[in-house]
Amino acid sequence: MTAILRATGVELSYGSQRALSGVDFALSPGEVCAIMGSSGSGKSSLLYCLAGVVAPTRGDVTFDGVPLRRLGDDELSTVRRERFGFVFQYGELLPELTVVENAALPLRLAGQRKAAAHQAAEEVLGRLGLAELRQRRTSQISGGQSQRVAVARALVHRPDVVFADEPTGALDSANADSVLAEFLSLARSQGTAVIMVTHDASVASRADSRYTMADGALTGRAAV
Ligand SMILES: Nc1ncnc2c1ncn2[C@@H]1O[C@H](COP(=O)(O)OP(=O)(O)OP(=O)(O)O)[C@@H](O)[C@H]1O
Repeated sequence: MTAILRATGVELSYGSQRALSGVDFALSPGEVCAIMGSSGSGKSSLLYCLAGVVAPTRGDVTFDGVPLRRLGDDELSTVRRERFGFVFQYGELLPELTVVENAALPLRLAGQRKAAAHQAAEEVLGRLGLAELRQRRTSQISGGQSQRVAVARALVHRPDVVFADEPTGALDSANADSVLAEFLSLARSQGTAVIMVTHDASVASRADSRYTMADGALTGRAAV
C-alpha cells in the first residue's frame, strides 16, 4: 500500500546537537504505529519533523505524495490543521472554552459553521462517553475526561494522521487503558492513521507496528 507519510534519510540537528540521524520511516493509511525509546533518543524530534512542525536539517518528509519542504508556510499550516490531528500528554485544551467548543475547534478553524461543527463534535464526544459534559468548561473536568476531549479534538475533522506524544502519560493506569482503547478504536473506525510516542510497552502493544529510537536512529520495527 502507498504510504500516507514517509520519511527518507531524515536528519535533525539543534545547533551542534544531533537529534535525528538518517531516519527512514513509512506509515500506511489507517496504520497505528508506536515509537518507543529512552529519554533524549529523539522521539519527539521525529514526531515534530513528521508533522511538519520542524524542518529536517537533511532528508525529506512526504505526506500524501508531496514533500513537506515544497509547501509554503500557509499550505503547511493548512495540512497541519486539516489533515493532521494532535494529542499531547496534558491535553492542552483551552480552559475558557467548553468541552464541545474545544472538540469542535478544528472544524471551526476550517471554516465550518458553529451548528454543524458542534453537531459533529457532539457525535464524537458521545462515542467517548462525554455527551453529558459537553457544556462544561474544560477547567472543570478531570484529567481522564480532559484527555478524552483532546482525543475528540484530534479526530473530529477525520484527519489522515494523528500524532500523539505520550497520549496517556499523565493518567493512572486504569484511566490510561480505557482512554487509549477508546482513542484507537475511534481512529481505526474512521481510518485515521496514528503515530504514538510512548514509554509504556503496554501502550505500544496495542499498535500495528512498533519502532524503537536509539541515539537519533530508528532501530527496529515489528509489524503485528
Ligand atoms: N530545542 C532543542 N535545542 C537543543 N537540543 C534539543 C532541543 N530539543 C531536543 N534537544 C535534544 O535533542 C535530543 C532528542 O530530544 P527529543 O526531545 O527528541 O527526545 P525524546 O526521545 O522525545 O525524549 P523524552 O522521552 O525525554 O521526551 C536530546 O539530546 C535533546 O536534549
